[in-house]
Amino acid sequence: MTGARRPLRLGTRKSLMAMTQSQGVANALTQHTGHAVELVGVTTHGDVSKALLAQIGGTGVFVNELRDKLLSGEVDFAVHSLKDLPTTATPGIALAATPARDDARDALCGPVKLADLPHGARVGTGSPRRVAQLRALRPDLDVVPIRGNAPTRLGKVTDGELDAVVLAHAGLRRIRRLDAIAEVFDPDQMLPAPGQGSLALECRADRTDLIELLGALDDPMTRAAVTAERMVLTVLEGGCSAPVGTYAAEVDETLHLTATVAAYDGSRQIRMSASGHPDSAKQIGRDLADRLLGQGADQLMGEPD
Ligand SMILES: NCc1[nH]cc(CCC(=O)O)c1CC(=O)O
Repeated sequence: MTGARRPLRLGTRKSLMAMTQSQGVANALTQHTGHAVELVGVTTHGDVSKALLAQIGGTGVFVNELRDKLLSGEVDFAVHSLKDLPTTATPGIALAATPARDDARDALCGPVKLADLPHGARVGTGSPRRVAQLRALRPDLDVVPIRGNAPTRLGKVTDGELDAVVLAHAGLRRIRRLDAIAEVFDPDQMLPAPGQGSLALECRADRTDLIELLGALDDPMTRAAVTAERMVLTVLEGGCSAPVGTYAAEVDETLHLTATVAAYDGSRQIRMSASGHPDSAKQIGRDLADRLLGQGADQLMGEPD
């Protein structure tokens, strides 16, 4: 095509968090490639359903509509939170880039740190992974399932319905609510969701031009880390609602991966680590998942009552 180029259409969810992260990607892409980018807001099933996420199955509820719009050509590429992507590949869709990761950790939001919450305090989270790890840390807490976007969840603390909520640090930063954090959980206490804190840029697999263009934003260290993390989830056959926590990071060209599978009631937790060359990210993840299964991880993966 010659003459003025059409702006690239970036499909995004419409929440403040999604719009902020998508605008950040749009700005970075324009800066790196000179292409203008225009945001196209899309409502997904995950945004409209009132059911608890764990009940509607979790996997894919935030991404399927965006992928449909990629396949139909209504948008050129889409930005997702990587942790919301199902582990199974979708035919015709390519993961074109994983930009440099934000803080991957979870954060306790409320007036006091975890150790200072009173016995029986009400802590909200909709994620079985967070429920299981919170119960393992503080079995006396009353962990309450909640959903809604991050501002809604934070509102339940402000209005006194809950004593605290657990949210991703990266999301809180994007909505400019780091002020709500009482404590950031070290991965030793609570392992994040596979891919937490990183973004996924997807486009149609046949758009090789775009795959190359978007590749300008890819961060190989992030890609290796999230590849290993997601492989653990793939082998354990869990979606974003599985009680599986992982964290991988590269130090001196070695990729270190830690993963946990925790019983929903907090009664049992298996936690193991592995490391290797970043080029072997998939294999590191696969081997670690196999070792977790060898320790009985599948017995801890059952649906909560
Ligand atoms: N499941 C919703 C979701 N998807 C991505 C984020 C935050 C950003 C991230 O984890 O990358 C959140 C909210 C949360 O878990 O607190």
